[in-house]
Amino acid sequence: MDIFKVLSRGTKPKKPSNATTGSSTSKAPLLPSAGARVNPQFFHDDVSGLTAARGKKRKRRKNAAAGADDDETAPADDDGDDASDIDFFAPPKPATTAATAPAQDEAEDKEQQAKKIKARLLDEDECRLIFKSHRLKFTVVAGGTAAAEEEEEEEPVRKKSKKKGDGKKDVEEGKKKKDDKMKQLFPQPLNKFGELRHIYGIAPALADNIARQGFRVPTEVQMGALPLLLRPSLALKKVKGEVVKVDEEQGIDFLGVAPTGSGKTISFLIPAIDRILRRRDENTEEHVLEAVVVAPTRELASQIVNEGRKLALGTGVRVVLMKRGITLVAEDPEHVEETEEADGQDKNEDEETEEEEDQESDQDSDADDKAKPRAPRGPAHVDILVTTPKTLLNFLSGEKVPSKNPKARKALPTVRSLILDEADVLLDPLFRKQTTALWNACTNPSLTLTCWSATMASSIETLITKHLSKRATRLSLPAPPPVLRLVVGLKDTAVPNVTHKLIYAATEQGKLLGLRNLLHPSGGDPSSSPLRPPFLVFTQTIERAQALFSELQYDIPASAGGGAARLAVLHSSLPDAARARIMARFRAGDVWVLITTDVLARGIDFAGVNGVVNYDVPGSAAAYVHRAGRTGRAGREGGVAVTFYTKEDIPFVRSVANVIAASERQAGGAGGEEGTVQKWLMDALPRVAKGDKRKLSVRGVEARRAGGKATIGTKGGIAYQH
Ligand SMILES: Nc1ncnc2c1ncn2[C@@H]1O[C@H](COP(=O)(O)OP(=O)(O)OP(=O)(O)O)[C@@H](O)[C@H]1O
Repeated sequence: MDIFKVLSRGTKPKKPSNATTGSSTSKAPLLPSAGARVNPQFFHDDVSGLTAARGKKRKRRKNAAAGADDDETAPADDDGDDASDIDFFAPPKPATTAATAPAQDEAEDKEQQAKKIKARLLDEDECRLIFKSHRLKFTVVAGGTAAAEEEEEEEPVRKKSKKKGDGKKDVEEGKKKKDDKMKQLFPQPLNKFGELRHIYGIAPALADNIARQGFRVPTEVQMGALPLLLRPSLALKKVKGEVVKVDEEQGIDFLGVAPTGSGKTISFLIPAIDRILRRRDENTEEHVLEAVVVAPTRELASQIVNEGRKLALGTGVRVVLMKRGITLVAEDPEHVEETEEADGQDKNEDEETEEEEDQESDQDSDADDKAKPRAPRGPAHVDILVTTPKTLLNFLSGEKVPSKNPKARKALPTVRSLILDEADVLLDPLFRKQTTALWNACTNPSLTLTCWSATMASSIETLITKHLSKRATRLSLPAPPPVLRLVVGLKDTAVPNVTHKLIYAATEQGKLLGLRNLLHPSGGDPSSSPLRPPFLVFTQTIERAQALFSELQYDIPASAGGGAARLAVLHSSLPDAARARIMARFRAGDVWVLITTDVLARGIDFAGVNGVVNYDVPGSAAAYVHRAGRTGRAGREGGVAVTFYTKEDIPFVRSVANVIAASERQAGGAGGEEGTVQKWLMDALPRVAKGDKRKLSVRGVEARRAGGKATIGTKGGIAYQH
């Protein structure tokens, strides 16, 4: 019996999950997400006036860009205004022209070039329409008093006014909307990758590397972030009214919140490489550590290094993964004056210690530290360093005997760009002390901070703005300019291009039965499963991942390769080399089912993952978003996220159900009564107090942490799907 079909009974066939692509899923509702990439953009709403504005732009360009007809560098389809147009990179101008031109010609060329660029910029209204169509929202996070703080305060006000029923709610909401509107910015969007070269002037080698990777259409986050991060004053040129003052050299502090798999990585790597190339003296081969990218896990850090190296090919920019034994050029300790302890962020340090240790062991283990000591080497040649917080902090604190005294840490005065990937987790109590310590070690007055994630709590935004102000005071710098925030999508965090399934499995045994039926629905080859391999299975703890791995060893028949070949488990207690081997086997398609913990929940990009199984329910809405977001990446269709829950998990389910409903709404589906989570279920699910939520997110289901329920076994069971 195909239990999955039984579980699926009554579930209406899904509409194509990515409303933007228009491709049909009617023949095979669960297409492998490894299929052809259709369009990496999530949103393409029909906004009235957009076509007219585009027509206007075309006309304006013809008139305005008198010199444009002699622009041999312009893409052939430059007048085609649809962002989804194929974008061919035009060949750069022959080098000989520039090399042999006399100085006067060069100056004229520059002037002509500036005119042409200006003619290509869109009016603010045109930008507004494009932003609306792609659901991009830029806001200024007011310096010091972050908009986030307002948001945080808004909730109690709303509740209070509801109780009183005095209409205050509407007033507050109206005021908030007005404020939001006032703070919204409409800078230049990136319509085509070719504009990076022709308008924003990135180096030809960098442009070639982007083209070589086959990126044709910029994703929403790239549309919004790249112009502003590359050339802020140009991007803001057509913004009317009171504009944020930006120093082109200095750059801006920036928060980017965009769905999983939407291309945030190159959104921060391209500006980082460009900045180095612009500053670099052409005649020098010298490498100066200019940018530090921080990621929560080693797997993510090495993935970023790979991406960075592909983009930096032939540019001379060196992207390096921070490892034990690497020496960096750093300043001696007395330059780091104050640290995170002075920020008053760690009041509950004692309470958090145990939790931190628990989770830390699953994010960035010490397994590697048992490796043989390496001989000290001279300073590494690095331009962009990618690191986990702990690895870099160990170096700054003195690797042999890491000092716990913050004043004994070295500083990194040459770093001008600090990039926090998965910033919300890096600034969550789990990593906060380490991350802020690294931030404090970057003492360059021109440091810019960019933070990226698919989820960003308002408390994290507040923390960022407060820390920026405190840093400025500490280093006697002028007050920091406002942080700009880009949000892609609707207000609710969601995974819009994935099909979500929520299954009540009553007991542990029910979950196991459910998973077995995903593995081999007809008792045979897993490739006939409705959830086609490869897929990821998430558990709550390392112990449970190991237990599930053992339990499923014989579930994959020899004819399909057997458990030893097709099944693997990855967690942070494994040594680095083993982790890397498993990642490579999974990426190569040799491993079909990878059992893991939240160590792989964030940022990891396996293009061909067809699905995610939450064998243990995730601890929070954000955790669900990141786990589910391992599939359906870069606009690929057919990704499925299956979540099992038992009666112990009931307190967790509401936040997961909310994300599922929001995802279906954002994908253009009905959500609610028509969606995966029906109203009766939503009404029945308990609301959880804020404090309990925090505990749930850190600890998970308490009973599953130790004792009998930490293990996994068989014996009867039943599962129902919603
Ligand atoms: N413009 C584009 N067109 C097509 N593919 C793209 C584009 N930009 C990025 N990609 C690809 O999309 C995939 C996901 O990108 P990336 O890992 O940067 O996503 P992300 O937004 O950081 O996701 P997460 O929040 O999960 O970390 C990668 O394989 C990347 O190569």
